[in-house]
Order: sequence, then structure tokens, then C-alpha cells
Amino acid sequence: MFLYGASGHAKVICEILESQHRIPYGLIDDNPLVTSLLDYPVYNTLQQAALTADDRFIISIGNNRIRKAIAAKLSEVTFTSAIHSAAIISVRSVVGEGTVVMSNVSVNVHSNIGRHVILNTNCSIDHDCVVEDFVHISPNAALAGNVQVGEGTQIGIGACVMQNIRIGKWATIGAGAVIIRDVPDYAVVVGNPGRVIKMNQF
Ligand SMILES: CC(=O)SCCNC(=O)CCNC(=O)[C@H](O)C(C)(C)COP(=O)(O)OP(=O)(O)OC[C@H]1O[C@@H](n2cnc3c(N)ncnc32)[C@H](O)[C@@H]1OP(=O)(O)O
Repeated sequence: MFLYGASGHAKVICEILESQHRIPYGLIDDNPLVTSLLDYPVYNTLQQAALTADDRFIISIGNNRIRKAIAAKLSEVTFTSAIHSAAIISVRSVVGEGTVVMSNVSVNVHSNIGRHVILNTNCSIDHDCVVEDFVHISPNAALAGNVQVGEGTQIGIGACVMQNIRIGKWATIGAGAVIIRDVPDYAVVVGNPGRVIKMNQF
């Protein structure tokens, strides 16, 4: 097991894995100044890490765009997920490879969580939601029933999304926002009720 990205987010993932006795061999990070994290070795390249065919990867980078770029770069490796034992996920829901689920997350029935998603601490995904690849649902955010979140979007800390809402791709929902209307692709939305203040320019 290797993590790609030696960050604060990686430390949280390491602790999830440790609690399940899935001890990482190390991390990869292209910053040569980072040589260890939580006493695990940090390698600057995949070659230095001396990988085997059995190794599994998680991309431990919080930035959604960078996580997508790294996933494309690592097309040869096999990804796995990390799901905290204190998360509750419906047996009728699906969680994609590379996705990380932190403590006290709830995913209710018939929800579909994509690949390389972050479901951060204490967030709540209710029934019949679709969370596409590379999304980040921040701590304490809540999606009501039948919400869709497009690829790469971040739902900010403590935000709430009402039932049946469609949120586009690569949007940003600000901390504490209350979303009562559909959100277009790339929109940055803040406040209660949420309003678009600008568009993400990637
Ligand atoms: C474990 C972890 O750490 S997970 C990380 C969790 N982090 C988050 O959820 C952060 C979410 N990010 C935000 O809320 C950010 O403020 C963003 C993305 C919405 C906006 O950030 P920026 O693009 O830098 O915008 P900026 O700070 O310049 O603010 C623009 C305007 O929106 C307002 N604004 C920014 N964020 C919010 C917010 N959450 N709620 C209400 N108003 C806000 C600002 O006051 C400012 O208003 P003004 O133009 O009247 O002065």
C-alpha cells in the first residue's frame, strides 16, 4: 500500500489504514524536501519506491484537479479505497476505487459514490445521491436525498444541499452555504441561500 501525496490529508488516511492494520509501505511526493511523514518514508519517484505488482495506491491529495491529474498519470497502478470503520455505508450503495471515507460519515441507501472521491469527516450523503469522480465533500457537509454532484466539485465545510438538487462539475460550494437551487458547472456559490459569486477558471 502506497499513498501518493505527503500532506495533512495523507496523515488522516494513514491513521485510517493503521486502524485496519493495512500499514502503508510509504508515500510518494515530488517535493524533494519531504522525506518522511508520520515516520513513513517519502519517495520522490515511483522508481525509488521499488513497487511490486501487488502494491495498491490511494492518491492522498485534497485538491480535486491535482488528484485527477495524478490518477491519469498513474494509469498503470491499482487503486484501493480507505473507509474508516466508524463510517456507515448502506449495503445498497457503491463506493468507487481510490475513494477515501473519513470517520462518522453516513452514506444512505442507493447512493453512488465515484472514484477518487473524498467523503470527509462527519459528512452525510442521504439516499439516492450520485457523487461523481474527484468530488470532495468537506467535513460536516450534508447532501439531502436524490442530490447529484458533478465531477471535481467541492462541497465546502458545513454546507447543506436540499433534496433533488443538481450541482454541476468543477463547482465550489463555499463553507456553510445552503444550496436550494441547481448549481451550474464551474460556479462558485456562497451564502444562505447560496448565490453564484463567480465561475472557476481552470
Ligand atoms: C479537512 C479540511 O480542511 S477540508 C477543507 C474545507 N474547506 C472549505 O470548505 C473551504 C471552502 N471555501 C470557501 O468557502 C471559500 O471562501 C470560497 C471557495 C467560497 C471562496 O474563496 P475565494 O475564491 O478565495 O473568494 P474570496 O475569499 O475572495 O471571497 C469572495 C467573496 O465571497 C465571500 N465569501 C467567501 N467565502 C464565503 C463563505 N463560505 N460564505 C459566505 N461568503 C463567503 C467573501 O467574504 C468575499 O465577499 P466580498 O467580495 O463581499 O468581500
